[in-house]
Amino acid sequence: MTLVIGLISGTSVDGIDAALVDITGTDLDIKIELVAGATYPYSTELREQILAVCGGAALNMAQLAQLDDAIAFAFAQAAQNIQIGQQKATLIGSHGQTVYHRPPPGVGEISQPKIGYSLQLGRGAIIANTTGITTVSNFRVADVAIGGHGAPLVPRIDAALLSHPVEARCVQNIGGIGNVTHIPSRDDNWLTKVRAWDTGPGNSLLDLAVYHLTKGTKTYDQDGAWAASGTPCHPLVEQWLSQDYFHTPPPKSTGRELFGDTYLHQCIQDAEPYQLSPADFLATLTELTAASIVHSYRTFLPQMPQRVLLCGGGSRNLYLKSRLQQLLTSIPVSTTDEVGLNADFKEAIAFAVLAYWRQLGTPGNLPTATGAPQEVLLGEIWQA
Ligand SMILES: Nc1ncnc2c1ncn2[C@@H]1O[C@H](COP(=O)(O)OP(=O)(O)OP(=O)(O)O)[C@@H](O)[C@H]1O
Ligand SMILES: CC(=O)N[C@H]1[C@@H]2OC[C@@H](O2)[C@@H](O)[C@@H]1O[C@H](C)C(=O)O
Repeated sequence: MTLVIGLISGTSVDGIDAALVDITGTDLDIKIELVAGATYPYSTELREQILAVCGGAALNMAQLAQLDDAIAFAFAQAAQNIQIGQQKATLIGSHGQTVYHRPPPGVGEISQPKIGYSLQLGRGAIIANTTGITTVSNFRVADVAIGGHGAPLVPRIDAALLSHPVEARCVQNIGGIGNVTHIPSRDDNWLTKVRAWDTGPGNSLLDLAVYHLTKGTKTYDQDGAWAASGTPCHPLVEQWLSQDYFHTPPPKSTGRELFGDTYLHQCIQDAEPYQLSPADFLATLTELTAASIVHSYRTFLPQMPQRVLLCGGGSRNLYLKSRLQQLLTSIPVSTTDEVGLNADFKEAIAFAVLAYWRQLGTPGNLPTATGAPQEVLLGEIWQA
């Protein structure tokens, strides 16, 4: 048994998810128990600074160092807080905060440079030194260096924790960005048949639209209630679905660099001729998230799954969930909670597992998911 802390702040930049996890076993034969999970929101100032940088705001080197420090200390504090009243952890896996993600060029795409780049701030050395706990961080760079996307990395953990003997499943994360892991039933060579990719926008456009429509007084559409009071404009959804990303075959990854502020402003312009109410506009953006997910299954999966398991904050958006269920017709849509894996802390749990695997010398990437030519050890180890 090893008690490990997993830490991540995702593309929604809503705060640091921390999971204290008891892990036993090796490789795919692991068992996990979530001992504690909590989200520690960023200060408004730090969140706005991160969002500005993700949106392309320029930083000089001193400002970059200061931002990296602020994130690292916030992550270290989250690690301290999650242990209050608990047995002490012996290992931390910290994803940090993605502030820039550039996928490698696709097949046939002529582009310089030839490899990707993925930058997460909140350096592990500070977390290890502040907490006194060995910390693994910088998980994406090894996969990127050999030509992979460095994302998504959770699929190997999804495969370990959520595969089923006879049921093919899609595990659909709906964070700021959406990503899917398709896990075939556990027949011969099932692991090599796992497929995964970023499906496109999760909540990123919705959150930005709510912020814009409420002049900053709200940051998300709670339970999808606002969107549920509107009607999606289907011609607009069709128009948006013609965007290149949705037609690019996997492996593929994306981020706020594409589905961020500029994208939303284009959506607002595209919607002008339709004179949509705010509720209709939100319903239409929600439909884009749902339709892009289902479109990608129908286009890129060898077969449709028998069940879809949602996780991430978007799984709490009841309107989005009902739209997904409608579009998937008879395929049942539930959440990972219903099969025993916490849907809010699955990503934080995944980085605890990745750190655990790193210490054991077990690779963390799935080449079919990231497009890397081989499995690699993920993460740099910072001894306390
Ligand atoms: N009750 C709710 N109703 C509607 N939306 C919700 C609810 N709870 C959370 N969300 C949405 O989920 C988002 C946060 O999701 P999550 O924490 O999974 O994202 P993330 O981990 O930052 O992103 P990513 O997985 O892309 O890295 C919020 O910004 C909000 O849009
Ligand atoms: C570069 C980056 O941070 N990507 C995130 C983002 O958020 C969701 C999706 O895009 C996924 O590819 C990834 O995160 C999860 C944790 C992953 O690597 O599996």
